[in-house]
Amino acid sequence: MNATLEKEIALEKEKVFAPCIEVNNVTISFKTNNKTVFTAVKDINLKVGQGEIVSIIGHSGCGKSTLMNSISGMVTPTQGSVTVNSKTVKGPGPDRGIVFQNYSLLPWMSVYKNVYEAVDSVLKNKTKEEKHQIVEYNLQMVNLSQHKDKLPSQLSGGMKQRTAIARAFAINPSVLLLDEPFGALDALTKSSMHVELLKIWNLNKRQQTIVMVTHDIEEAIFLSDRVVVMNDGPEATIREIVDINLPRPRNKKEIVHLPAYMAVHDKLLGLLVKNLSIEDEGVMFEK
Ligand SMILES: Nc1ncnc2c1ncn2[C@@H]1O[C@H](COP(=O)(O)OP(=O)(O)OP(=O)(O)O)[C@@H](O)[C@H]1O
Repeated sequence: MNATLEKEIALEKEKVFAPCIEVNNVTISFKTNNKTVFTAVKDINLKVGQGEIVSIIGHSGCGKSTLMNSISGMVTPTQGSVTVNSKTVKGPGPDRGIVFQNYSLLPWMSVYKNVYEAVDSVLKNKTKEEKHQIVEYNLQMVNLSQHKDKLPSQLSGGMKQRTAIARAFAINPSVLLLDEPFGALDALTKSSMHVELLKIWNLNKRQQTIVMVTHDIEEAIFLSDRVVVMNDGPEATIREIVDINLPRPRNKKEIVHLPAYMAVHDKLLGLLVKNLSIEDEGVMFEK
């Protein structure tokens, strides 16, 4: 590794963030139909700094979205509390932009209107023309300008997802909460959305705090400062928080060859996947 790169990696390690999100001893239980109580996550403590990008990964059903929803305010902790910029979260708010797995678009509104309505309700002091420009810019960014008059029912899964992304980006919140935001996208679109996300983050002088749920280890490494690995539920806890000390700006093609990338990739894979090899023993092959 060359000296400059070593220096950049060392600087990444020293980065200090001012606190933004604090999840304090959070336990979340749900009453199920037969009235039994199911505890999804237990005693979670997590601090996310302002301008930090943190990904949450873990097996399906371990409680990633539940934890995320306690930050968005959609779920109230059974025990513990969540604060965002020192204020206790009591419900959703315009300081937090959310992209859900299921898009959550208003079905009776066009793509343009879905984004415009969000901008209109949050950026109240902008003029109509300014709001229009913001919507147009964000639709262009996600490559949907040509489809802006379509209704959600007339869109593919990936297009719905891109509309939801444009809507969240357009209101430019101080905290972006992304729940598998790129899951429905093809590899090429996904890659360009990663770049767009980091571009927006850079435009905001890296002051926007981003928490993202993902199943994709490469995505988590490319985007994040830290990756939170969760244990399986019920009563899921945080297994480990892994630092991603890779220099920014990151180039997808280049970072994969860095020893630091390979080491962190191996580490995350090891934490998530128990069996890394496929045993051939006892398998019959036709000749
Ligand atoms: N409203 C609810 N009522 C009852 N149980 C719930 C509720 N919401 C979530 N759960 C349960 O909590 C657990 C965690 O769910 P959650 O959606 O947070 O998992 P996840 O890690 O995001 O999963 P995936 O990766 O598959 O999206 C699951 O067992 C789920 O069934």
